[in-house]
Amino acid sequence: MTLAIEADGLTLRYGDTVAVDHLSLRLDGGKIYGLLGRNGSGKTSLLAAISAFRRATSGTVTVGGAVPFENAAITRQICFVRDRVDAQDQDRVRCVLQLARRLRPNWDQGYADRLIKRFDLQVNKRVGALSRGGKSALSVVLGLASRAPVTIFDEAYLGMDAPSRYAFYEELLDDYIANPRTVIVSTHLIEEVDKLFEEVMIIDRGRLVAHEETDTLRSRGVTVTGPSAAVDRFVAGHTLLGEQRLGGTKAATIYGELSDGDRAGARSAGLELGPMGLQELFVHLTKDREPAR
Ligand SMILES: Nc1ncnc2c1ncn2[C@@H]1O[C@H](COP(=O)(O)OP(=O)(O)OP(=O)(O)O)[C@@H](O)[C@H]1O
Repeated sequence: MTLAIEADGLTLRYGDTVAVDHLSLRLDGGKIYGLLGRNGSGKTSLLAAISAFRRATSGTVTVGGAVPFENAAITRQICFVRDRVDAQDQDRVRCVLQLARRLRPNWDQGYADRLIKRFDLQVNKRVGALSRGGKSALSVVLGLASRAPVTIFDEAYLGMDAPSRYAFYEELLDDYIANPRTVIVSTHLIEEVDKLFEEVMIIDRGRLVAHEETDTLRSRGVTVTGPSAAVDRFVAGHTLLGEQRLGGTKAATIYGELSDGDRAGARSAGLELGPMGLQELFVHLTKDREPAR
């Protein structure tokens, strides 16, 4: 089942703080979406509205054409996990998993058991006694094994160490291919996960500043590599997003598409052109402010 997600003028306020600001978007579903944003940009608030954890202050959000808030038929289809587990500290991990098994119509116990082993999840511990990585592992098992038509990982795996995070990316991709569904992953570890995303949304101060297919976003800029002096000559007059130097070689990232003439000029100057990293674009689109606290 593919459920489209639509927000129209969605606004979420906490007192005077506007966390999501008249945001409109449409996700057709059946893809892995990346949601990128700096700290405090409104990622969790947006995802909480989609998952019916929070009611919109104004505007609307729908999942499969229906408003999810207080709508059990829809919320059953949505699994929202974050790096802290929505359970009491004194609950045993195995009880949290048993509850998910009862509540989640698509729960796959065999898959859950395999994930428990792979992530070394200690099911007899109480949730409050798990390490940060252990809490993330529990979230990841809940998110993956639920096989919910809409599965949302809100920085759920950030407490894990690098090998466990890569294991999670592998599991997510393999299971998504075997059981297609809508997955949204919010993160700021962009370079680790950008290959997973078919579409990327970038949110800044509660507003959507980009939403495109990942390859289209990447084509908005170019990385130019070659001898430093030739790179400097080539990038002069372009919007420079960043540069790295190694000995006499330099790689510079510029924003904006290149003309055929520019490309031919680069080739004859012995320069290599490659796609831009999402990280650089993200920094460029969201840099003009102090970080939120
Ligand atoms: N329960 C709350 N009460 C008051 N303000 C809140 C609450 N939750 C979030 N905010 C504020 O809303 C804004 C958006 O926060 P949100 O958690 O949605 O952003 P985020 O992008 O998920 O941030 P982070 O990456 O740091 O988790 C921030 O200014 C935050 O301080």
